[in-house]
Amino acid sequence: MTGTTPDTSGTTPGTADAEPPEPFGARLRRALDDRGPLCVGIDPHAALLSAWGLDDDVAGLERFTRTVVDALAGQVAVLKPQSAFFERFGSRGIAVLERAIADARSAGALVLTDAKRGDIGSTMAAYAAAYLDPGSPLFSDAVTLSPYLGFGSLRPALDAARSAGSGVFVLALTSNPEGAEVQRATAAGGASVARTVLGHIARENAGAAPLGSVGAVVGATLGEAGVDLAVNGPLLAPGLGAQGATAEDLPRVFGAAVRDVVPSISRGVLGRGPSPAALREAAARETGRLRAVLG
Ligand SMILES: O=c1ccn([C@@H]2O[C@H](COP(=O)(O)O)[C@@H](O)[C@H]2O)c(=O)[nH]1
Repeated sequence: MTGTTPDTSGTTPGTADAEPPEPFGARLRRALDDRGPLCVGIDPHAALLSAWGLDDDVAGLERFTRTVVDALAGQVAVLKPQSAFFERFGSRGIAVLERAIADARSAGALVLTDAKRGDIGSTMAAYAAAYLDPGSPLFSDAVTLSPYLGFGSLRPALDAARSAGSGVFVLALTSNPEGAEVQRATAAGGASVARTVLGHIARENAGAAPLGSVGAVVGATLGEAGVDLAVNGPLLAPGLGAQGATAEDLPRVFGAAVRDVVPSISRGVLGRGPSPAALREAAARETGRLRAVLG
C-alpha cells in the first residue's frame, strides 16, 4: 500500500477540433423529426436466423445484418445493434458489427450500439475509446451504459461523448420485470436508484437545446414510470412488440416527457423479414402507429 487514493478515474479520449461537432441530441432531434420516432433493434437471435432460412453462423449473421441495414438505414431514425448477438461469434462477429455500424451511418441512420457498458472509471475510459472515439472501428452515434458502479464512474464516457458529438443512454428503469428490485430500491440519500440516476442525467443535460445528449433507458412496459422523466434528454423505450408494450402505452408511461421518447422494437420488426420490402413495410407501419400517438 502506498497510501495514495486508487486511480479509478481513467483518462478521457478526445479530439482537438477547433469546430466542435454537432451534439448528438441535436442530430437525434432532427432525425426524429425527419424520419419519425422509431428505433429498430438489430438482434440476430438464433431463432430469427433460422426463421429467415439462415444458418446460425457468421455467414448467416452477416447476411441477416446486411439485409436489415440495407432495408432500413435509409428509412428509420435510429438503428440499435445489440452487441451480444455479434459478440457470441467472437472476432468475426465483431467485424460484422463494425461493418453494420459504418454502413448504417453512411446510409443516414443514427447508430445506437446497445452494449450496456459500465465499470470503474479507468476501465470505463477504455470502453469510451471503443465506442465513442471517432477513430475506433466501433465508433457509434451513441452507446448504452450501465450506471450500477455509480453514475460518476461513467465520467470518461460522458466526456468522450461530449467531445465526439456522440450520445449515451444510461439504464434507469429497464423493461424487464427483474429490474425493479435494483432500480426501485432506495439509494443513499433516500430517493430510489432510478430517480437518482435520472437526476444525474438531468444535470448533465442542463441548458442543452433542442435536446441533451445524455439519454435514459426507460422501458415501455412499465405501466407507469412513477418518477419524474423530465431529463431534457432522449428516453429510449424498449419493450414494444415482443415484450408486450404497445404505442398506446407510451403516454401513460412517459407523461409530458413522451415528446422525447425514442421507442425501440427489435423482434417485432425483424420477424417480418427476410424480405427487405416487408421489413420496410413493418417499420413504416410501426412509425405510423407511433406518430398517431406521439404526434
Ligand atoms: O431495458 C431494456 C434495455 C434494453 N433492451 C434491449 O432492447 C432489445 C429489445 O428487443 P425486443 O426484441 O424488441 O424485445 C434487446 O436488444 C434488449 O437487450 C431491452 O429490451 N430492455
